[in-house]
Formats: sequence, structure tokens, C-alpha cells
Amino acid sequence: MAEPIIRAQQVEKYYAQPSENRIQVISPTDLSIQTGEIVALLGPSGSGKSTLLRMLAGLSRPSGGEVYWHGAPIETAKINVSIVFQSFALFPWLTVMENVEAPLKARGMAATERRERSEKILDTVGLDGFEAAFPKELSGGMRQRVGFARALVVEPEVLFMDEPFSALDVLTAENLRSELLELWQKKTIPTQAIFLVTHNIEEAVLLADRIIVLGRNPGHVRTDFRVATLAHPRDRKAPAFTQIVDYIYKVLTRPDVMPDMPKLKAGRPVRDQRQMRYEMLPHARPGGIAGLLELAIDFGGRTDIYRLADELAFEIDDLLPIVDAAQLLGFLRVEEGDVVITPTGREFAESEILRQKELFREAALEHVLLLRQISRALRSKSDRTVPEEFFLDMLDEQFSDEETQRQLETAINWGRYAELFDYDASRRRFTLPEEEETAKSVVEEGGAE
Ligand SMILES: Nc1ncnc2c1ncn2[C@@H]1O[C@H](COP(=O)(O)OP(=O)(O)OP(=O)(O)O)[C@@H](O)[C@H]1O
Repeated sequence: MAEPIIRAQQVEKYYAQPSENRIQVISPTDLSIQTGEIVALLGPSGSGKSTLLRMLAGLSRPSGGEVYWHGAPIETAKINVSIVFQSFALFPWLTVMENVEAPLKARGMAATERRERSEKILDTVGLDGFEAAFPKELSGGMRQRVGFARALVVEPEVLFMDEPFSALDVLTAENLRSELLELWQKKTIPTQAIFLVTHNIEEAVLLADRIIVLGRNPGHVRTDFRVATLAHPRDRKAPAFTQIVDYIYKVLTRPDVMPDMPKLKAGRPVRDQRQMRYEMLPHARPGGIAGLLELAIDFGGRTDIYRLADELAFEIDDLLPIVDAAQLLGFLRVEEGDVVITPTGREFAESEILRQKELFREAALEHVLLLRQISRALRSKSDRTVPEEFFLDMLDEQFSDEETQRQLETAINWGRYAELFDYDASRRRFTLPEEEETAKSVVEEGGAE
């Protein structure tokens, strides 16, 4: 196979923390961008999509490994890429024309040529007549057209896009997407490859020739496959389309399991490089989990996650932590892109509050290592109290400072609800209320670590 335009070999990224720990955001990863392909990168929030994009675009140096541009190390190569951002990132004090000319000016192009090239690309993206307007006079969709024009005017070999349609309303996004695809397919633009970071699964399946899904903590490739069997324009209702959407949902909702690829041509094997002691607690509240389970019962005990998100008008990223949490606690299963309530989940949703707490307590102790450890530690101390710092130290070996705090907050929230312990915020200590006999007996029955 020909050398890809961009090839990342075992790239990883660490960020320094105020404490001496370095946090690994991307674990060693191989990835390439070939001529002629649109690659979409999906993954939950914080999985390192933007970090990876920045390394592939030569904007950020990997902490380990190497990125190659046509086979040469990217930092010494003469690269030709541009990036479209979600936030448009226009210069507000410049007109549309001046914004588009800016990158050519930076490259030292003469004024006449610059103007000619900019006029042409403004025409191509439908901004004819808006040359003298300022960004604030334009709608979001028109501003992003300026973003595209500015990126395309340099005739980039690779066009990077970081959530380019997320800030736009649905119709505008749809419109811009199909226009971009048309420019690409008709080769109106000389761009050789497109790399798109997105949250939107359908968008990825609509546009991409290849889809990569990242898992997090640290970021790693969970699946990387071709969508070559679907011809453009793609039909959202076609069975092959929905199969791929479902498969990606499953990959995103089951961080611990690798679902089977739908039987499409040329699916590539999958890697999962995670190694961790603590499972990542999804940041969901017990009330939210109960609410989700009640809804699942209303839908007959089984429903499509996609439909559920739609019904609730939830972004999938807001719904996933609740689904993940219910799943982690054994209240839900995800099967074929559907959420299916388990018998314990049903009992939990239908019980009165005391029984709910009891079921939550049993599930939390069975499935959540951190809560089990806090409970055990408290019971082994004669004064029935342990400083939070003790657990922070263990967590921050695995999570960033910010995530460590969030993990602890979620654990406190769940533990309090389950009446496993109290938390004294002024002293930053966990404490055990004297009368916690029920919890005590459950802990003593708890399984081995
Ligand atoms: N400069 C930085 N210093 C420290 N940590 C950082 C820095 N940039 C990103 N991170 C952390 O790296 C992780 C990955 O961030 P990144 O923005 O790449 O993820 P993402 O998948 O693009 O997320 P989102 O979908 O929310 O945009 C996050 O936990 C983030 O907090």
C-alpha cells in the first residue's frame, strides 16, 4: 500500500499536572490518513479527539512516537493542511474577504493573486456578494462558510475539521455537509483527504469512508473500519446505514465489551489498549438513573438508545453517562443498540425509596471498587472516619486532577444516596454513621477484591 499522507506511529500524549503526576491523554496509537479518504473520528467527551487531531495536523508534538508527512517526520516536512473549527475562529475586525485572504497573506502571496484566489473560493462556497461584510453581520451558517473558505483557499492537501457543524442548527448543518461532500466528490477542491472530528454518529456515517472510534482514559482506538460499501448520497434509512450507526452506539455505550462488527466488507480488526484498576464512574445521579429506568419501563422494558435520546431531546453525550451508570450497576444491559432493563433494574425503578436505596447499595458495593474500598476502610478504622485524601492519592495515579475530583464527587453522591457513608465537606473526611447496620452487613457479605 502507498505511503499515507499522514501516518502516526505509536503516538501518545501526556499533560503535566500541578502535582508531579503526568496524565496520559492518548495511549500509544497508530493511525494513518490515506489519499482519497474522508476519515471520521468519534469518541466520548474527553477521549482525546481534538488532541489527536492537533498532533496529526502538526500543531502539537506527541509526547512519544512520531507523526510522518509523506514518510518524513512532520516537524521538518513542508506540510499543507488547514483546520475548520466549531467556533469558526474568524477575525471579527476583518471583513469576509480579509478573513479569507489572511492565510494567503501569511504565506506571502502577492495582493492580486490573493484577491483572485479568495474571490474564487468565496464563489465556490456561496459567499458571493458578502465580501465586504463583517462576521457579526452573518448567521452562524454563513460564518462557517467563511471558515470553510478560509481553510480551502490555501488548497490544503488535508482538510481537518473539529466539530465543524456542531454549532449550527440542524438544517444549516445538513446543507453545509452536503455542499462540502459535493465539492469533494466532484473534485472542485484539490483537497486529497479530510479528517473530521465529530460527536454525531450519523454525520460520521453520512460522510466518512473510514470511521475510527476512540475510548477514553487514556484515549485509545477501539475500532477503525471502512464504510466503503455505502454509496453516496447515503440514505439514513438504509439497513446498512442503521446497522453501522447501531454498531457505533454499541461501541460507545459498552466501554468494556467489543460488539461484533456488522457484516460489511473490509472491516478491520479492533484494538483495545486499556488497562485500568478503577472503572471510570459515569457522572450520573441516582435520581437520573431511576428516571431513565422508569422511562425504559414505559417503553416496554426495551428501547433503542437512539430513540430514547430523541424522545428526551437529549444529546447522546448527556444520555450516555446515565446509561453507562445504570449498566455498571447491573440495572440495564445494552443489546444490539437497545437498552434492556434487568430484573434488578425493574425492581429498583418500581420500589419505594428505602428499598431503592438498599438495592442501589447492594449494586454499588458489588460493582464499584471505589465504593467498596471506602466502605471497607471506614469499617476497619476504630474512629470510623477516613480523610478523602487517602482515596484521592489512589485515584490520581489513574485520572487527571480534574477527573479525580469528579470521580470522588460522583462516589460521594452515590455513597450518600446509598447511605454507605457520610461525607464531611468542611473536614474533607468520610465518616460512618453509627446506626449503619444494614450497610455494614452488606459490606461484610461483599465479594473478594
Ligand atoms: N492543555 C491541556 N492540559 C491538560 N489537559 C488537557 C489539555 N488539553 C486537553 N487536556 C485533557 O485531555 C483530555 C482529552 O481532551 P480532548 O479535548 O482532546 O478530548 P475530546 O475527545 O476532543 O473532547 P471533547 O469531545 O469534549 O471536545 C481531556 O481530559 C482534557 O481535559
